[in-house]
Formats: sequence, structure tokens, C-alpha cells
Amino acid sequence: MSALKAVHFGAGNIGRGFVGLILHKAGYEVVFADVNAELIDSLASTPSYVVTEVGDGASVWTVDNYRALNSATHEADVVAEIATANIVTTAVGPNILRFVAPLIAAAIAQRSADLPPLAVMACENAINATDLLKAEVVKALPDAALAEGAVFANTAVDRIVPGQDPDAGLDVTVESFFEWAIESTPFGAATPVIPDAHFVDDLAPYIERKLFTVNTGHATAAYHGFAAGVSSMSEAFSTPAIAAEVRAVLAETKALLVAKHDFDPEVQQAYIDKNMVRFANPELSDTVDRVGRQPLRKLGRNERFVGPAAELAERGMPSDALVRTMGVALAFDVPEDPQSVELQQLLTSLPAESFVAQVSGLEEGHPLFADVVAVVRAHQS
Ligand SMILES: NC(=O)C1=CN([C@@H]2O[C@H](COP(=O)(O)OP(=O)(O)OC[C@H]3O[C@@H](n4cnc5c(N)ncnc54)[C@H](O)[C@@H]3O)[C@@H](O)[C@H]2O)C=CC1
Ligand SMILES: O=P(O)(O)OC[C@H]1O[C@](O)(CO)[C@@H](O)[C@@H]1O
Repeated sequence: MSALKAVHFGAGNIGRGFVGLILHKAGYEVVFADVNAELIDSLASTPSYVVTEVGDGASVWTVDNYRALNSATHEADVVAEIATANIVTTAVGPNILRFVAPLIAAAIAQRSADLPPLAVMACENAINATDLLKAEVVKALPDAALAEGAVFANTAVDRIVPGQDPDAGLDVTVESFFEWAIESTPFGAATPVIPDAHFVDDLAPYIERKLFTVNTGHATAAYHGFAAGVSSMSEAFSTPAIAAEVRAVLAETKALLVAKHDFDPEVQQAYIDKNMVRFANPELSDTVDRVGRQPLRKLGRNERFVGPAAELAERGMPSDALVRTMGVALAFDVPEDPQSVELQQLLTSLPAESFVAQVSGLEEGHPLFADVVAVVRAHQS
């Protein structure tokens, strides 16, 4: 292995505008793997694309030195690339990890024992997404011991990359802020060289702070915005009642984060305030439909609403604003979003208790269960 090489699954917004860019800046040749034939053909036939940052300290970056492969039609080629790569990353969505896992497993099985272990990092908005990916990879390996040929590290990725102008082609507009935190312990002394990433011993506080602040706050504005008939995120944030709902949920998640991880309350408040400014960035053209997308995932057990609300309830602490937002999220009805369509069907076909058990994963005896059932029932009536 001479030059550095990374294979990245998912050449979408985060793939091109964040992970691919950072790996490129770190000196890796990036091989993008995606199932979107049009996107892959376009990348394969275009030598570079541009990432334009907006916001404080914005820069413009040209990304080149990449290749692109269709992972639906050229599986064997993708496997061969991973087998000789230093790093494999994903930004495909947590629900898609199980589909990319068999290719990573096949590559690990094929990898020469002379090569250093493959670094595997899922870059998704989910707690411990790499653990999820690892479980699927191990399931697909002919012998679980082969997993020793890879190092699996969880990560937290933070950069708002909105839906792009359809005329932008491969170019991506992103906010200037970004944070990529990667757990260092799995790598021992051999952490990958990624200067723009930030390696931490214990990722749990970082990922929970990020998911329960950035993602909880952002999605809260999206659901309240949708319910109020607002379509852009900047309009949602400039609506005082919606901004107040966001502040209310973030006060609740702050209380949890301070109690659980011993964060300094003032530092967490500063983090909230900074994010309120990021969210409202008028230069980022973003929609409530995108930020609220896949509501069934977002209403899941370990996700941005039920996750913190359940822990608050277990500690006897209030979670009214989080529960209120879960109720408002039920109105999210976007025909182009399959999970929104399914959400609407489940709301009409299931009694409130079954809906809560199925969608939120809460059990009947859980201290949050009755509160969530109440908002579902109110929505159904
Ligand atoms: N957009 C954002 O601001 C942020 C997104 N994220 C996370 O990054 C992940 C990706 O999000 P986006 O880039 O926004 O979505 P996106 O929809 O722009 O990109 C996802 C890409 O994955 C590809 N894909 C789907 N199935 C695949 C498969 N089986 N194999 C290979 N590629 C496949 C799609 O064709 C698409 O190009 C999600 O987990 C999201 O939560 C995290 C932080 C910020
Ligand atoms: O797929 P999800 O969870 O909506 O992830 C994308 C979200 O993550 C964020 O970047 C925040 O990190 C938001 O821009 C965006 O809404």
C-alpha cells in the first residue's frame, strides 16, 4: 500500500460536502461508491467538484483525485478497492448500513495479512453507527475472527449540508462549521491521519451532545415549522413561537447532558446558543421537509426525541417539550418521503399504545410511555 486510499459509501451531500472533502484534504485518494447510477457516472466523468462554504471563515475547496464506482452493478470492483484501502467510511443513512456491510465483509476476507488493519467508520447521525455496521459486517464474514483485519471506530459528524440546487451538478454548498469526532481507543497508537478530524477517548458525551442538541433542535424546528405551514428552515427559526419550542427542548436535553455527562451548564448553554445561530443561517437554503425527513427513524428509541426524553423520565426530570414535539411530528405528511407516508398509515391503523410500542420502542411500564401515548391519542382524535 503506497498512496493513501479511502473508499466512501454514499456520494450524497455529506459524502461529497464533508467526509469526501476532509479525506481529500488529508491526502487520500477517495473512491466514492454509490447506487445512484446518474451520480456515479457524473462523478466518474468529472475530474473535480467544488465545495463552497457559507458562514464565518468560509472557504471554497476543489476536490479532485477521486474515482467513482457503482456499488450496485460493480460490487466486485468495490470489494477489491476496499481490500487495498486504508479507510472505509459511510454516509448512506443508518438504515442502509446493512446493505453495504456484505461488501466490507468480503473485502476484509480478501485483504492481505501484510496490510495494516482497515479502518471502518460509519459517519451517520446515529449513536454508535459503526457498532451497528460492525455487527452486520461480522454477520456477513465467513469467520468472525476475520474481523481482526479491521478496526471499527464510532464517529460523530456535524456539518449542515442542505439539499442542493438541482443545477449545481456535483458542486456542494455547505456551512463553514464542521466537526468530525472519532473514537481513538480502537486504533491504539495507529490512529488514521485525518488532520481535520478530532480523535477522542470517549465518544459517548460527544455524540450525545451533538445528537441531542444539534439534531434534536434542528428536527424540532422542522416539525413545528411543518405544522405551522412554514417551508424553509430560516423562516422556521425566525418564527418566535418555533424558536421558543427549540429553546424549550434544548433546555431539557441540556438538563440531561449536564446530569449524565457532568457538562458545565454554561458551556452547554454556549453550545446551544452557537447552534441556534447555525440553524438560522439565512445563507443556507434548507427546507423543513429535508430536516424532518424519515420521521419513523427520528421517532425511534435511541434517537433525538425518545432517547433523551426516556432518560429524563427515568431520572424523574421533565421532558414536556420533547414529548410535545413528538406529538407535533405526527403531523409530518410529505408524500415524497416514504417514512412519512408509513407514519400516516400507522397512525390510522394502530391504536395509540401499539403505535408507541412499535415506533418509539418504549415498553408499557416505561415512565415515558403514558405521556407519548397521550400525544398520539390526541393527534388521532
Ligand atoms: N446532510 C446533513 O446535513 C447531514 C447528514 N448526516 C448523515 O449523513 C448520512 C447521509 O446523509 P446525506 O448525505 O444528507 O444524504 P444524501 O441522501 O444526500 O446521501 C446519501 C447517499 O447514499 C446513497 N446510497 C443509498 N443507498 C446506498 C447503498 N446501498 N450503497 C451506497 N450508497 C447508497 C444515496 O444514493 C445517496 O447518494 C445520514 O446518515 C445523515 O443522517 C450527518 C450530518 C449532517
Ligand atoms: O438524516 P438526518 O438525521 O436528518 O441528518 C441530517 C441532519 O443532520 C444535520 O446536519 C445536523 O447534523 C442537519 O443538517 C440535518 O438535518
